[in-house]
Amino acid sequence: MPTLEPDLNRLYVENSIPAFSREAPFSSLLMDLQTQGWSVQDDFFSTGFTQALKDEAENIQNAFMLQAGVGRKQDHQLVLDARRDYIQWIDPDKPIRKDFLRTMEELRIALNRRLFLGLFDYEAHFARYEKGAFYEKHLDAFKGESNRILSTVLYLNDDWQDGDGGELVIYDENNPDIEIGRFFPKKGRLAVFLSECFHHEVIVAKRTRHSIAGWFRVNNTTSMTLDPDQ
Ligand SMILES: O=C(O)CCC(=O)C(=O)O
Ligand SMILES: [Fe+2]
Repeated sequence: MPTLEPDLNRLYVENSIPAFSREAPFSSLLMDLQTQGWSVQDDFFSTGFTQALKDEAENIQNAFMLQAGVGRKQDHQLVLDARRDYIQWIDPDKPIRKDFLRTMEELRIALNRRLFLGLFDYEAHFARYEKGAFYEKHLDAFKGESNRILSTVLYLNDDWQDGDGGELVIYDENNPDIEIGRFFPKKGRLAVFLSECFHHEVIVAKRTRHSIAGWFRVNNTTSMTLDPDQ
């Protein structure tokens, strides 16, 4: 007998994201983004995938990383008082990097489907904070001046302890003097927040700290400018 009941299993499969480790962190991420505009989820991706990204991050030689600046392209300035991390932008030139970008592409589509954010693309870099490095309190985007909508940071460090520093601190969107969350950069943890709304900071790291920072962007192309500009 055919049934008119909706096939819940099928619905689930269509809306789920196989590359992600479990349904739970994804549902929590959506709920948090809807209700508060930021979210921190542990074990967001599968253990093997996260480990492969960690290995990749650790194996980049310093000589192939750039001292991170503030701003992009022609706006790029070295402001060493503001930040002291080294970065390498991620291109799909190795299988694990390609897999990461493909996974974030799936996340982009899922976020658009559920939250109607109109996200157009994603850019990301590996970041290495050596002992003593930090990133002072900042916003990733200024209202109306950037196409960055949603910031993501995936952490890649084993056994982060009290005293290792390097925490991500998130501040209240209405009062950036008020701290609302402080998180160890522990392996598998994914932080996501609205780029224009939440000031955040990386406390001085006492040991090497690896992460992948990225941004989902909208397309602000007009007849005068091509955007995103890459
Ligand atoms: O690594 C983090 O916890 C945050 C990094 C950050 O704020 C950035 O790269 O803009
Ligand atoms: Fe940031």
